Amino acid sequence: MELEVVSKTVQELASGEQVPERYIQRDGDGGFLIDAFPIMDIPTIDLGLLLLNSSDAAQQLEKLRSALNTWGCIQVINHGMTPEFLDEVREVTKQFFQLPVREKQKYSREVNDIEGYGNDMVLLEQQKLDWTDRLYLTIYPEDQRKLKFWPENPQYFSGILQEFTLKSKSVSKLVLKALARSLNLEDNCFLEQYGEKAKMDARFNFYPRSSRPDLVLGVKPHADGSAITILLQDKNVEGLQVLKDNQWYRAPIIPEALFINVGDQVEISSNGMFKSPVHRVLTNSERNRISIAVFYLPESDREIEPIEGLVTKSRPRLYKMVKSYVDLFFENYQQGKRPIDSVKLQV
Ligand SMILES: O=C(O)CCC(=O)C(=O)O
Ligand SMILES: [Fe+2]
Repeated sequence: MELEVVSKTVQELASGEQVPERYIQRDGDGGFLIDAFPIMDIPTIDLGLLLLNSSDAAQQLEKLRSALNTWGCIQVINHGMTPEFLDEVREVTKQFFQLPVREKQKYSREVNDIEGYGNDMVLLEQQKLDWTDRLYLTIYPEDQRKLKFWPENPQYFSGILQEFTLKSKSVSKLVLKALARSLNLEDNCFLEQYGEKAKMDARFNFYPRSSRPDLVLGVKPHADGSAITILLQDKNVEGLQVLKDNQWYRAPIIPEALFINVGDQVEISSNGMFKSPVHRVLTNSERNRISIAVFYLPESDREIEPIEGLVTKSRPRLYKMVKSYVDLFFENYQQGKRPIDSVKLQV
């Protein structure tokens, strides 16, 4: 498989007026202009309350359960990262993408590999390309890090990413416990299925402004292959949209919050009680946008399947057992297919 080489970064293309054909993704619904879409109505959950034994906690858990059952996403506050720290994470991300292309290319990913700096992976000849450049890094467990891809410039990048990793891990574990509790299951049932050495990957996304935001997409519609995803959004520039009942909704910006969405593997483990939402990113004609996504991924040899207590007579099992879901994910993803459809059982 030697389909790659996309010759220019999107950042370089963005300085020209012409949008290359391969980036045009119009889908016939009148283009991708942000203002045409309603804002979504999802709760902001206080993570500090979630696992207490109080009536406030019960109320937050019910909000969480209900939002993840319908939208598949929430925003969370009181997550252990200060607004100043979140700004630092955003700032080192911006500084990295502001480096000259040559400097960033020191961290370039290799052909058909995901880790490192680069643009959309090309898996299919006719594939449309996303209007984004990325830096993709495995951040946990530490012995799986490939430090040659970790930027040395800006100087504080690695230190801040280390702190962000540890804090994101705590948030992920807490949320996965809360998911279980909200379904009256034993707190650790998701975590035990995913394993003690569950992996975390970070994707730093840079969406240059585009001369034709009506024609290009920052990220084409997809659902995440993770168990859950924590997303730190740009503080000033909107772009993320979530699909619900065939309608696209805009994700609002709450600067101090983290946006969390269910990935396909929690949808499978929860036997569909939690939905992995389809989402996409629009671009903007005036401003660049950044975001940082952290994917919480089960250990690759784990058997992921609906948790016992969630399969009942009235709620039959909806998904097959999967292993190494991420591999299956990429086979389907660039063809515009939903990977999770390939593991659904007929009921
Ligand atoms: O940039 C965003 O808001 C979302 C990015 C995303 O969906 C992803 O990296 O999987
Ligand atoms: Fe995503």
